[in-house]
Amino acid sequence: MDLKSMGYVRVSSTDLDQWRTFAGKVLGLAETRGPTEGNLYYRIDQVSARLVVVPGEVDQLTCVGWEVADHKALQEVREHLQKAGVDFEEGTRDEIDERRVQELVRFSDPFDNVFEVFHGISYESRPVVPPYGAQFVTGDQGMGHVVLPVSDDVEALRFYADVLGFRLRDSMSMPGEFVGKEPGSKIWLRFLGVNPRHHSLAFLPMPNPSKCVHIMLEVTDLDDVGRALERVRKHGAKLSATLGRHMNDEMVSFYVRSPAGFDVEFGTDGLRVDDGSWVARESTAVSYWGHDFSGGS
Ligand SMILES: Cc1ccc(O)c(O)c1CC[C@@H]1C(=O)CC[C@]2(C)C(=O)CC[C@@H]12
Ligand SMILES: [Fe+2]
Repeated sequence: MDLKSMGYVRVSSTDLDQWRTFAGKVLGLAETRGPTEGNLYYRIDQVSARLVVVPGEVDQLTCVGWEVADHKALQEVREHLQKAGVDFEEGTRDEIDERRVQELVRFSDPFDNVFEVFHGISYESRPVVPPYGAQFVTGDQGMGHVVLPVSDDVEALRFYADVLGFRLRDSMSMPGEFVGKEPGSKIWLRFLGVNPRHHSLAFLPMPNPSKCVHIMLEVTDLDDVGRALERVRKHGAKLSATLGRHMNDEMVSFYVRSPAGFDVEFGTDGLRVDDGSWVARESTAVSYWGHDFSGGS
């Protein structure tokens, strides 16, 4: 199964106005028009929409879309899922039109996180014009990364690596007490990739009602991270972690709480890795410096 990159994120929201302020004014994404009246669509590059917010009864991540090269690659995904005993469904005509892709299949991981695999997403001819002029790092590295909540780190690694073909790039342990397990036990965070981005998918063995720990968006310039940080303050958004540099992917980023309840990590200077030479490792710290998640306490 040959996933190329993280393609899009869809979110359900009880308060679209909050999302409009957050995505447009705080994150500085470019609002655009899309097929469905009432949804919010955001661009960060040539792709027609990377983030879509849909009015709903709940505030949570709905699904993440993963791109494959073409029809043949998607056919291989279907065959692979079938052999692995993973139930999947075909995207309906309406779903395909709404996402502006050629074809898609949908399935859930063992923890009810929803994956869509698609090919043929539409590109806009008009250049993207983000409101504060940031340039986002996408291309072969995809939209960014997502960290999903799971309840079993062993089963999660098996599913993402052995079934979906994500490659393990880094592991980090945390004390089990963190998630209410017995003292002395360990839980594992795993960071996995499918392209030169150090990780496109990571997981945290802790349930989360928003069905997402965070999504990460990367910009080309540190100044754009600094400017976004000022907009976080200006709009009174909650800073979940201060500016810092991660040990594993060397990204300089901060974390801000989205209206869905999960965080958005906003960073720059992430590591590009090469599968020919990269060796998986265990990182012994979250960050070289910064990233205070404690809320200043
Ligand atoms: C450790 C790490 C490396 C690279 C990343 O892009 C990244 O997001 C992280 C942090 C992962 C993780 C998190 O997102 C939720 C809160 C966590 C569990 C912490 O309290 C420390 C590590 C954090
Ligand atoms: Fe992250």
